[in-house]
Amino acid sequence: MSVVFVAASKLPTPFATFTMHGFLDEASGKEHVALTLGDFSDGLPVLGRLHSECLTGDALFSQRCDCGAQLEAALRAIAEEGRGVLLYLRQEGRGIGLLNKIRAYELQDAGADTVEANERLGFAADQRDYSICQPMLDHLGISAIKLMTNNPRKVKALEGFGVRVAERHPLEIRLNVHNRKYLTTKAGKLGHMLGLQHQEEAE
Ligand SMILES: Nc1nc2c(ncn2[C@@H]2O[C@H](COP(=O)(O)OP(=O)(O)OP(=O)(O)O)[C@@H](O)[C@H]2O)c(=O)[nH]1
Ligand SMILES: [Zn+2]
Repeated sequence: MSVVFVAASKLPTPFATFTMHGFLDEASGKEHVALTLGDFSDGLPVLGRLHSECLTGDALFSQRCDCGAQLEAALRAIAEEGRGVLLYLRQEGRGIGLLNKIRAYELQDAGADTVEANERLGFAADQRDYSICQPMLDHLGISAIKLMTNNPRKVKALEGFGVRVAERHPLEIRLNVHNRKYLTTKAGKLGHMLGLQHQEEAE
């Protein structure tokens, strides 16, 4: 595997002061980050999140998706636990890149759902490869995770390379008028485990 550790520093945030570990994927040139809090030497499962880059949601306050809210909720949960890891993976747009994601949004503005838009552009619905996580987790000494996700593919991928998923913690974000179609498509076509019915009924 071509992912190598480069450097680590402190990263103070409103939630906690994390340690930020930088990694380089020498094959793709992509730069990935892990934020950690606490000590993992006891080998017990670590509260963790694999977060795929979403410039629009994570940094530009987009309400089209749940990414920004999930990132914040995950960092808060790790801070509350006093121990955990967030891998910030540079797989923008489920692996198709920012400009193709904007192309996909353009098709969605004209009526396509998130999966149809990817397919019309010639991509699979989800092009992410989580194998980059293995050397990062190895480097951090993490072999068991309490994973914050609604995405069954992430659980499968981790278990596929020998990381034990001891628990799955849902990370559900409220529906709004902009993200409703996106989230219901994730549940319907991408297999995400979301309790959207309850929210629809409660409204
Ligand atoms: N192609 C495409 N990518 C999108 C769209 N909306 C969001 N994304 C990307 O989807 C990814 C979301 O990743 P994650 O936050 O890891 O979430 P997830 O796979 O939905 O799973 P969870 O762990 O349950 O949140 C990011 O890379 C976003 O850039 C879209 O409409 N089209
Ligand atoms: Zn997003």
